[in-house]
Amino acid sequence: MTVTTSDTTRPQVPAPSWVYRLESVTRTYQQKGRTIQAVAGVDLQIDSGDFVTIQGPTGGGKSTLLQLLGALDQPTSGHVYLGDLDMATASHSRLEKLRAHDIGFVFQGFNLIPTLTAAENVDMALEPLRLPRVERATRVAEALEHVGLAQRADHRPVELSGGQQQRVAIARAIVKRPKVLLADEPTGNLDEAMRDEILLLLERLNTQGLTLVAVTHDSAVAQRARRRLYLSAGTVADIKD
Ligand SMILES: Nc1ncnc2c1ncn2[C@@H]1O[C@H](COP(=O)(O)OP(=O)(O)OP(=O)(O)O)[C@@H](O)[C@H]1O
Repeated sequence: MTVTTSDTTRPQVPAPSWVYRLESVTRTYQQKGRTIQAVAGVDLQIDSGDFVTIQGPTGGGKSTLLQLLGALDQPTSGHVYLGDLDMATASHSRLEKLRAHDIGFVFQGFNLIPTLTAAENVDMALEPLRLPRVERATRVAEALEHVGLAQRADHRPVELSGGQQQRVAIARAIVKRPKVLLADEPTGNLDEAMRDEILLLLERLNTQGLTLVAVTHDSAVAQRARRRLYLSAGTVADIKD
C-alpha cells in the first residue's frame, strides 16, 4: 500500500473565516468596594481580513476590549477565541507565545527604544521567535522596505519624524507576520499629513490580507474602516451609515 501525504488526498478543512470570536465576554474591576463593568456581555465576531475601528466615549471600555483581544488580559467571564484557541482559559505562557507570534501591536506613543536604530527596534520583535540570524536580518529589511523606510534602517528614533517613527513601529508589529494587527490610537500623535501617510500604509497592509483592529477617536481613521464599532458602557454595536 502506498501511503501518501499529498494535500490533495486530505479532506479539505476550510480555515475559519473569522479571526476573533467573543462570546458573552465580561470584564469587571473591583474598585473601593464597587464593581465596574468595563466590558459587559459582548458577543462579537471579527472576520479574517477585516479593518475594524472601535470608537466610543471615554471610559466606554475600548482599552479593556483591546487588551482582551491582545491577550494582555483575560475576561472575568465568557470566551475570547483567537482562531480556535480560547484565550480566556489559556495559560500565561500560551498567551505570551500568542503575543510574540500572532498579534502585532501599534500604540499612539510609538514605544520605540530611543537608543536603538530603526532596524534594531524592528528586530526586537523577532527575539522570541528564535529564527536563524540570516532570516532575521532578511525579515527586518523586508519589513522596513514594506513601510518605505529601507533607507532609514540605521537611524535612531530621534532622527525620524513622527510619521516615520510610527512606520517603524508598524514594521516592528508586522515583522513577525502576525494574524492580526491591533492599534491603539495609531494616529493620535500625528499631524494631518502624517496621519494620512499612516492611514494609507494601514490600508495597504489590510488589502494585502492583514486583519486590522484600531481603537480611535479620529473620525478620519474610522471613515476608512470596513466596519465601525461603537463601544459604550461596555457594550458594543455596529455603526451603520
Ligand atoms: N485597572 C482598572 N481598575 C479599575 N477600573 C478600571 C481599570 N481599567 C479600566 N477601568 C475602568 O473600566 C472602564 C473602562 O475603561 P477603559 O480604559 O477600557 O475605557 P476607554 O473606552 O478605553 O476610555 P478612554 O477613551 O478614556 O481611553 C472605566 O470605567 C475605567 O475607569
